[in-house]
Amino acid sequence: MTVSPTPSAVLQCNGVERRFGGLVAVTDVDLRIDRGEIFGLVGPNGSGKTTLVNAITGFYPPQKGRIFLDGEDITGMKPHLVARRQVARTFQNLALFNGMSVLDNILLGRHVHLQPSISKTVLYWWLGQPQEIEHRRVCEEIIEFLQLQGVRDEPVESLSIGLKKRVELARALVAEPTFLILDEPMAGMNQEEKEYMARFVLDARDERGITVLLIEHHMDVVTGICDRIMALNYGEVIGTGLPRDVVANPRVIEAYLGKGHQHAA
Ligand SMILES: Nc1ncnc2c1ncn2[C@@H]1O[C@H](COP(=O)(O)OP(=O)(O)OP(=O)(O)O)[C@@H](O)[C@H]1O
Repeated sequence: MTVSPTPSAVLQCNGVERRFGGLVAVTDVDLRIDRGEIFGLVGPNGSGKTTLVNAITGFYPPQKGRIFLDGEDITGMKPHLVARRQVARTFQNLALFNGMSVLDNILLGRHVHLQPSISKTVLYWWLGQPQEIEHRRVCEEIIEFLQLQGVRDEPVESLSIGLKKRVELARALVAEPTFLILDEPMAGMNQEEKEYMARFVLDARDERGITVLLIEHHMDVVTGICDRIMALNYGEVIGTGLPRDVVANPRVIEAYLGKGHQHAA
């Protein structure tokens, strides 16, 4: 059967499946995220959230189904080519470079905009310098946006977890994405840090027009800032819709929100 993308969708997945050997990590996932949405992806540990993101971003291409970005079929596309289509992501585990300053870590996020060439290197002052000035301008703008001015020159390893996660968000934002994927950006944070991060995610959408896919276990945040959410369990979709409807869905309550499920705070 031929599947075609919905025009308003930034991201669309049709029947996506990814297996690892005999393990079906995600199966039959249909997903549509519209422009300007903050879309939450929830589910117990091991339910397939990161695998779905890895399928979208090209790290683990799906074995079945199609993935469309802005109407273009990106199924199986290499990660660097997906990144060039203005998709940025943060990772579940912190991926910052210790020994480097906050500013230098953030500057690394500009790599998708680097256009290295021998002529630009040789003729740096004429050709390369304007590019570098632009990279620094964007970084300074994002540092101000995320209120990181006070720590911009600090070594990244000296920061609290809340600030480290904010540096990761900054590194993703300097790539100037139109679609941002955040994998547990609030993990390990205290209440105040969570509230700051939630505010920054809302501002990224409201002020910068970025569409967001948010994986998060903190259900207070998910229900507070997401327009719609999807719940996975054992790789299958068990509910999609408005947050209030999905959290009231008996399958979701049983799989994820009921007693004894450690992460559904
Ligand atoms: N590279 C891999 N090789 C083998 N199995 C994998 C791989 N990546 C994920 N899996 C398996 O796929 C299933 C889904 O894992 P995944 O990390 O996507 O879940 P998750 O919902 O993101 O979990 P968590 O909330 O703990 O991050 C798990 O059973 C996991 O062990």
